[in-house]
Amino acid sequence: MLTYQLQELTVRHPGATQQAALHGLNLDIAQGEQIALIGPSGAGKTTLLATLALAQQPASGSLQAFGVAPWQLSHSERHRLRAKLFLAPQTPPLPPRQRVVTAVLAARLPQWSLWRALASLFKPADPEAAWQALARFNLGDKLYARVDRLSGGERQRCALARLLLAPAQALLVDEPLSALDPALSSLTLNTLREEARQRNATLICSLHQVELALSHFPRIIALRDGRIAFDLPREQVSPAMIATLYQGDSYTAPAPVPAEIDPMAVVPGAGACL
Ligand SMILES: Nc1ncnc2c1ncn2[C@@H]1O[C@H](COP(=O)(O)OP(=O)(O)OP(=O)(O)O)[C@@H](O)[C@H]1O
Repeated sequence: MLTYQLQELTVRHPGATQQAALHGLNLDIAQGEQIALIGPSGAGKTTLLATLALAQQPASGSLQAFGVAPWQLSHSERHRLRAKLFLAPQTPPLPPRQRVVTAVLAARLPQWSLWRALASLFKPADPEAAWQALARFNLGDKLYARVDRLSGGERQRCALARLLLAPAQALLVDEPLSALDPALSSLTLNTLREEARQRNATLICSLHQVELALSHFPRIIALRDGRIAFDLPREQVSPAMIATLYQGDSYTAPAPVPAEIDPMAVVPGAGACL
């Protein structure tokens, strides 16, 4: 079963009169696939994720999500279809004065009655579930912290904890690692992948960290200038393809470090306290 089928899909941002943000995309994405979206800044990764989340209407071409054409549905039918999708945006819109527990439990709002939702604002309905979701991102100790007192990386992980509580079948995640250190980056990708695997959800994650994309995701879709530069199993992605993808961009591929060499041992003075 396909989660998404795109045929000659073109997307324009409202008000952007010149170039389309995405041009003539063709993609089949099967249920349960785990995909990294890579490409230079402005390539169209966020636009593609927003389109797949049904937040952005295509200008032309065809989009099918879960076997239906969402933009031919009524507004309320499309709204119901959106419950099967979860988009974690690059900058999570978390209400600043809210506590983390309430922000995380908000993922369950679509499943709750109005009464239960209102009551949860005063007394969180299921703090244990929120704590468990946060703990999987190493953030359990912030359960009752205020959202505006979190660091950038903590806010990102708080938003991802919401994803764990939403019963979606397609998990769309936009640059989840921009404020995270290397250890938390790996933990975050492993948690997302494990969650997607357990519920057989499709996971599509945009990443600027090409090495992490290649080490964590079996399928790599590369965008450049709103077009698919390549769409391949990671084993077929070569350093030359990555270099061409980012040509003219500020990205430079790091030299590979042989696994048996400890990088701290070969850089003079590395690890010293200054
Ligand atoms: N709201 C908007 N209105 C008009 N044009 C937009 C809007 N958002 C994005 N664009 C344009 O659409 C193109 C694709 O942008 P998009 O944000 O999808 O790229 P991206 O690959 O996610 O970039 P980044 O890695 O910097 O987040 C860019 O040319 C961008 O300038």
